[in-house]
Amino acid sequence: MAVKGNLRTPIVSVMGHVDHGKTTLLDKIRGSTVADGEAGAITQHIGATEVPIDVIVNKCGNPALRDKFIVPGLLFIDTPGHHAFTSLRSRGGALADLAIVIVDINEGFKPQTIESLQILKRFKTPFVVVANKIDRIHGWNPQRNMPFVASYNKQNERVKSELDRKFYEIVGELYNLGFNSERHDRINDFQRNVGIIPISAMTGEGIPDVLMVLLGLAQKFLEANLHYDANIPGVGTVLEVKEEKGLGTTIDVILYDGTLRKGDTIVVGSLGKPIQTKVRALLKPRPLTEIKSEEKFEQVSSVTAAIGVKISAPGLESALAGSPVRIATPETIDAITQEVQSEIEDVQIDTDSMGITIKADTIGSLEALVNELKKENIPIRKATVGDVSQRDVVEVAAIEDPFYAVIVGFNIKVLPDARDKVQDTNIRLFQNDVIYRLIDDYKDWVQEQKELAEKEMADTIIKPGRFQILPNCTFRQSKPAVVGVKIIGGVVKTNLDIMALDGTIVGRVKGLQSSGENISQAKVGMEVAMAIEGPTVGRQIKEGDTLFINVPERHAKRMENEINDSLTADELETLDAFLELKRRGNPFWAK
Ligand SMILES: Nc1nc2c(ncn2[C@@H]2O[C@H](COP(=O)(O)OP(=O)(O)OP(=O)(O)O)[C@@H](O)[C@H]2O)c(=O)[nH]1
Repeated sequence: MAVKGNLRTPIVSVMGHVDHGKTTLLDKIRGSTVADGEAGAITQHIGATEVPIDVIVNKCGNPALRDKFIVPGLLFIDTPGHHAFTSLRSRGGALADLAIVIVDINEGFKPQTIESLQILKRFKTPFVVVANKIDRIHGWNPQRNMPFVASYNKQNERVKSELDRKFYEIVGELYNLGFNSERHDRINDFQRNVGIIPISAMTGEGIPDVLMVLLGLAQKFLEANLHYDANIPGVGTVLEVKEEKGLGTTIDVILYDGTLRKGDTIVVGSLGKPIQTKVRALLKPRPLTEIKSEEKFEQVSSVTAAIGVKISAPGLESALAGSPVRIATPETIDAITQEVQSEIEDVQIDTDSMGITIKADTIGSLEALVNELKKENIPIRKATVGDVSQRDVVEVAAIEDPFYAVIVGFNIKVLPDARDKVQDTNIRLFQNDVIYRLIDDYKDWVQEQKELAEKEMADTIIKPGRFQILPNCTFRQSKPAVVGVKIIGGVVKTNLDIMALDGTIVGRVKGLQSSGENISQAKVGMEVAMAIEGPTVGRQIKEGDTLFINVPERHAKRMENEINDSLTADELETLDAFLELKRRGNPFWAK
């Protein structure tokens, strides 16, 4: 049982970019003591590893520290990644009390690391940064499992200064992200500074420091959160829903408060109504020493926080990873079921009447996605947990606005029948397992579509044009009238209506010719022959008249308000003159 006094073991999560060493670090923490001949000291839980305080102080080579600490040890969640961090929640917050953000010292921060830092900031979770793979620094002289400073002091000056250089790049990057940071052994105030610990997850250098700093953080910042009560009914979070041979569907749970017993009635969050069931068995991994045993698990009659445990119970098929597990009595079951339901619904209901549709694999990741989209002011119509189904596709296909006929899916699959259906629609589907990438992809696409639409619009919009009928250039009186004109503003194209200064429509441009060649448009300054359908020269139009192209109201409005950037100074001036004429009769024209 992970208890000392009444403080439970702090729960630690490991986050960082792919390949920067999360798994290696966890393996090292799990395995190193086994290699050190301390097998059995570390307890393997379901989905978590517990490192007791004694092991930590021994590793740090300073048993005198033992009495300084009142937390019983550290419980590392075995599933690494920020996705796990956000998915695993306890009563609306993150399940993990502490976090390690791992970064490859040779590569620096990647977007995924930055995302982890932002998530930690939002949840106000104390964390350390570990700068991993120091053994890759050229000329490094490895010192197995040694605390960092001792190992650093054994390196030559060139190696030391290379490490310092890389290290301060990380300090700089953290500074740009709004964090003051420093090497862990130089920090007095962990409240103001983020500690960075250079380590090698491979050789174990710096690992004692990681454990020590985490203990320090837990003790300093979490004491109030770590009080627990063994006598209250257990409260936990589903890590994973798993099929086990001979047991059916089981749930792996981290219990973070109270006690859970075999036979207890539990309420578990699900995709539909919360599940109410009775614990058939509580299972722990069988110790390695009993490897001969056929059974993978060993049964226990009760467990107390903080601990990872597998629960076998009927009806767990629809249980949802990341959702709460609560113990209920006949008196409390209705209220608790209601609470579990609303905890899940809270995430699902905060949506807009129009917007995109989002899907994610767990409640926590859905909530993280909702938060990030809100920050970008992207409206969400519907947010639900689960794979993209045919029903989702049918619903989204009915949305007319192309920018919202969109499904954004985080860490989910598109079910085969849904995929077939998507192909028959205009739905845009975005899928990724990194939130920032999903959002960037969507934003890039929206931008692209907007630019395309603007370009299309600029190509089809009727632009302003002003011209004058030249004296002594009437080639034909009517049907159509053919006259020489000079374009004095904007552009004139064929098949557009012509307006006189008094606002009447006098005819339509039928054709344009320059040096005997047909042309489709004439720009400011050009003198061309124009065929005009409708009027007779000398009656509706006369030599010397100034005339305008009649711009439709909708086009005039867009040019004035939306795309005026794309008009030339001459076009703008012509538009103003045209609007002035139009607004003489109607001041609100094109407003
Ligand atoms: N030299 C050296 N290699 C390391 C160290 N830590 C991890 N590696 C190597 O880096 C690679 C990635 O390490 P992992 O632990 O799998 O990284 P991860 O972050 O868990 O990666 P994902 O599980 O893919 O997210 C592996 O080949 C490790 O052996 C280290 O301290 N030194």
